[in-house]
Amino acid sequence: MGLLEVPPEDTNRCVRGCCRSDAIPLHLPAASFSLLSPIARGAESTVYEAQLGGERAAAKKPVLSTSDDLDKFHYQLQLLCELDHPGLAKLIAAHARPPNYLMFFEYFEPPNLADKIHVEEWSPSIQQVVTIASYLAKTLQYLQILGIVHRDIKPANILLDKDLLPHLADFGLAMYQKDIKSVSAENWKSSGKPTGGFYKKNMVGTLIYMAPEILRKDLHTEKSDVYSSAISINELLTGVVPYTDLRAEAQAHTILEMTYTEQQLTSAVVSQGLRPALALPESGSPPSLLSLIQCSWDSDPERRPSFGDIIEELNVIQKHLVTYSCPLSSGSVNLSRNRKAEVHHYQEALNWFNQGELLTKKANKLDYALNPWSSSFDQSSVSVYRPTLSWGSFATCGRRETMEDTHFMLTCMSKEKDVHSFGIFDGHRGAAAAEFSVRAVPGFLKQFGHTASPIDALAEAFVRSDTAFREELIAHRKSKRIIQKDWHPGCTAVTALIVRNKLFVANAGDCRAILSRAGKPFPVTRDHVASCPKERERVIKEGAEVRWQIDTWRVGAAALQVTRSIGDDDLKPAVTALPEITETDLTADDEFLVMASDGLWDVVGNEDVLSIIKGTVKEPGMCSKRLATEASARGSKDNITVIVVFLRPVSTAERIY
Ligand SMILES: Nc1ncnc2c1ncn2[C@@H]1O[C@H](COP(=O)(O)OP(=O)(O)OP(=O)(O)O)[C@@H](O)[C@H]1O
Ligand SMILES: [Mn+2]
Ligand SMILES: [Mn+2]
Repeated sequence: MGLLEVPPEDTNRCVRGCCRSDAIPLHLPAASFSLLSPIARGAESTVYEAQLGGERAAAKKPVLSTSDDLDKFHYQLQLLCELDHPGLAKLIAAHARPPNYLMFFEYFEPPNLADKIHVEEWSPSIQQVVTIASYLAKTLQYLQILGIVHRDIKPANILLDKDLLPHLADFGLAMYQKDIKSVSAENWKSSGKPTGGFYKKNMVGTLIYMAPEILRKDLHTEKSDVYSSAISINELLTGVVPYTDLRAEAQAHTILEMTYTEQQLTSAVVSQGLRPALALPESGSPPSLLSLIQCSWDSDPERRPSFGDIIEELNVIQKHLVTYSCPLSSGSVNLSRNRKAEVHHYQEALNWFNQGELLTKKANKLDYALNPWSSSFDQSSVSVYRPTLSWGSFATCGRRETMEDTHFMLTCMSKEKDVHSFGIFDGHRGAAAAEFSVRAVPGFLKQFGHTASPIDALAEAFVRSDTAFREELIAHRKSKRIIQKDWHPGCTAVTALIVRNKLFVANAGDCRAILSRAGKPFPVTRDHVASCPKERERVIKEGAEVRWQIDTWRVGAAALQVTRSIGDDDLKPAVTALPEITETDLTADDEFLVMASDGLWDVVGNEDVLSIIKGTVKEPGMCSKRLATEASARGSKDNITVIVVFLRPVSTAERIY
């Protein structure tokens, strides 16, 4: 940052004069910086990639709508000016005068730790986990010495450098311990009782990382940060968003009967001691690390170790790892994470995931994939509504013996970051078509992103995946890799493509996608089943037989209920792979998108899906799991896959109340 000059200290102040620094410029000349594309939009601020004095930086621009917000900005800036530690995302400059209120930080390439775990599905080695835990503890110890509590420790607020070392960010809720106390004293004095506002002020953070004492509305101490760190480190070990793992079910079942409403989760954490499922020893985690995590999330803050204790214990663990280099390779973690039953009635040697991937790899080599649809929308137009996305999924075999559903979440497809795609494939007569398509469809989307419109790209992706899959089957039949000759696997498919404020949904079969629009279900797909007269007519016209069998209308000798699909060689062309595609302009009325296989929709109606999400902790992975669990409880016998995409910022406050 050689180009940034720091004015003499007596002039280097914010507009109010309360923030001062001798190391960081606090009111930059307008020409010295420019904001590039947004990295993240939250309810309280937007973070941009920025140029500052010729170098890259991250600029955080808070939403300042009330004078309270302005006070908070100055408080945060004063606090940040005091900090200097390698484990932090360092503040390098600020603009603290009207009309621009900005804070500039050292830039870290995405992904943050949360995306690294859940989007990249990173399986770190135990060594890496211990290193991250240790750096984080040292950073928090530094803050503790300064009397500061962070109050929002979670993977999304931990940024990674190129050596995968953690840097703590987001001091939006950080406070000096002494100020937390004084707020409390003041409140007690004025009314004799803490007010609702006081509760709200003190109960901040992100619900699933919040310590029981915070949920009980007690004061935040550094031990509450110890708790949140333990939840985060366990998340890193397991790769599972807290409370969404199946193994927690047995414990949770009695307490919650799987109705994870916010209040029930809160009460289970506070009164029943519910915690996320601890990493299993089989994952290679040393028992000492697991017990450190357990101590750190003890209900009683006093019994939790201090950051000093944690650093010492992690040192011992680390030495042990190095000396014995015990079974801690990432390989063992990988194994336990991907334990997926794959029972096939064809020769095992064929990996349909790989076949689907290979198909589009060749073409994508040319780096087509870089910025699909970046030019198709007018970037300069400020008036265009921009949804703020967060997503999660849950997939379960349910009562079936085999899993024939697959899904993908291809987020941030473009450099501008507002192109995302999500898809679900529900296999029948085996998982082959679903496994093939889950790789082929997103591969084709990337490939066509430059030449075709979103609608054409979606249609092409479905049709080409279908043709390629069926050709592949024929080739393998000839080469005798498939023994069973009359085997015609297929899958239904739904794929959403969000390009800025436009939602495109392609559907073939009986998966379904709905929006929650101003609180009401707004279907964006139509079910393609033989019981739908229009579809039945079309199929008959195209030469297939449709008969009433057992309980409903079914197509051909195979007695298929769906009338569109990828695969199903024996029923082509009548059972077409051509999707029906809808285009929807997203507006501020659109709260979230739910996509799922028929395992959900068979037993949970559109209205119910919306009301279940409204009553669930606002975390998309948890919402997905909650829907799948509800479907199981209502007797769904099928595989169930759910993807939930929030389209509006879910503020920290909304996650609590
Ligand atoms: N210095 C940085 N370099 C790169 N990316 C950053 C940086 N700071 C923040 N980000 C990205 O922006 C996201 C949001 O940042 P931050 O948490 O500070 O904002 P926020 O508005 O307080 O978010 P929330 O309150 O929803 O957690 C981070 O999760 C991270 O992905
Ligand atoms: Mn954050
Ligand atoms: Mn924040």
